[in-house]
Amino acid sequence: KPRSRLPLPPGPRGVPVLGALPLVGASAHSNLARLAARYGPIMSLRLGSHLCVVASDASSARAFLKTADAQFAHRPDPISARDVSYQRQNLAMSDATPTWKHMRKLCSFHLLGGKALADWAPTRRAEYRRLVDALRRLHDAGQPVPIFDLLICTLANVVGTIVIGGRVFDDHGDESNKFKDMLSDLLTGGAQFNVGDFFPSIAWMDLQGIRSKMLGVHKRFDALLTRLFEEHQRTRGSRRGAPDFVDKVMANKVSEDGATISDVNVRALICDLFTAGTDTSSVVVEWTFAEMLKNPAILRRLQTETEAVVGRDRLLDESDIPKLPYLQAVCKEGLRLHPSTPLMLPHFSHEDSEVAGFFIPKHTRLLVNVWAIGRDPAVWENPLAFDPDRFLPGGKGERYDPLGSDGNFGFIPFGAGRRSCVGKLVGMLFVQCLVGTLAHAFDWELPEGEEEIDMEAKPGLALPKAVPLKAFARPRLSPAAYV
Ligand code: HEM
Repeated sequence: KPRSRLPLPPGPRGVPVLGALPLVGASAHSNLARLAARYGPIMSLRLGSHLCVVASDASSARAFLKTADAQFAHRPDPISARDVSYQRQNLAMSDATPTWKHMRKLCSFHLLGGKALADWAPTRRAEYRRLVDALRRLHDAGQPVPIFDLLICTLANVVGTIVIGGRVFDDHGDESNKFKDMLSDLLTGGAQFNVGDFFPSIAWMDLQGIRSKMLGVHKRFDALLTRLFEEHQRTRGSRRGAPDFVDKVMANKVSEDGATISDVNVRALICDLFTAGTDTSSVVVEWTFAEMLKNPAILRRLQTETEAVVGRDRLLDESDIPKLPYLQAVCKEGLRLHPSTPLMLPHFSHEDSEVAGFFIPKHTRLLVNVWAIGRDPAVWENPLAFDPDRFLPGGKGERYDPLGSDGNFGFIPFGAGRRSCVGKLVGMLFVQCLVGTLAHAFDWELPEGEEEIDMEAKPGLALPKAVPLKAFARPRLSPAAYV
């Protein structure tokens, strides 16, 4: 039984009424890292009427995500997420209920686990090829590539095809840009520290306008999902014998132990897959490219490696990745410095607990600062440098695995424990294949006069570049490779 006479973790006192809320600010991940340097790797902050603990190094992440994983496997109920999560009936914001467990199991079994992934490799290949075609067309038209926009369009089409049986956008353009803007609004609004969350009695005032903004995002998302869903129902007959993911979920709504997935759960789950499945990987690929354009020698070394293994007469394929150690190291370094969700998603406990000698009362929020963990100078030499060599044999990062098989919690861009990213295998594949394909198939050049890349991040649930990267891409393989 947790001993309530143990101390709470140390932390800043903040100001009367608001507590530490003003110290957190918009760039919560970096402000919290700064506070952790002063108060320690496990810190507690009173935010209005709520208590929040923050874990900022590997051993504190282990204490919460391994030792106390079951207690902290729930999610809080932030006002900003209520509408977009269909009142928390989705996978990402639900408490760890039997329905959540069943949805996660169906995702792993029918969509995101190793065997299921192999089944939809042709879809990924076809969309990567379309992306390469789009880049060639931009080259022929003498235009720079808006990397992030094209990645979102590509991944939304991959997710659309495998989840709900159809591509979402014909091509990159107005429609896909609207989708990207919806994602951006959702991920920015979803992470704002909302005064109403910490002062429930004045939540109805919606002082920062977050609730109404998120309701607008939800309505736009729901309109898109309704269109896709109706189309899906209309074309049910054409998929007999070849069901997509939604067909499989509909056919397995009740689990062996009786947990039931409702139609609203299905819709909310599709929404999760579109949001979590597109933005996260695109953010990492865009940052990795920005780092490589700042360090052209790294890009050239990657091109040399991919050319030696893949040649010049075809595009890179997922099956090449195990033979490309430098590509793997570049992507790990991108994930270390630029994890797409710097504070993961918030966790929540419904019971008192004792963690690492501290008392943590029930109804405490937990944030794990994976951004700070990836830059911890006690673990990473010269942590701010983009240096893929650290992950190669003999490098200090050699034993670190972003997917968590190393078990040391020093590099956890996908989180860890029972709430860790359910799409981590495919997330890693997206990043590796997209970085590899774009580096192998094109030479890259920044627009004249824009050689200084702005490396500021736009704060939010995800951490994209504040100024989107644009660069000219010139085909570098033999024409046969692009046919
Ligand atoms: C580079 C790519 C990705 C990164 C870095 C990433 C990272 C994360 C992180 C940090 C979490 C929260 C873990 C926690 O709160 O403990 C998460 C959750 C989640 N991710 Fe990912 N993710 C990526 C790609 C994907 C993809 C491709 C999908 C699906 C197609 C996906 C689906 C999800 C879902 C559904 C959750 C919620 C899981 C739950 O609450 O049980 N992610 N991801």
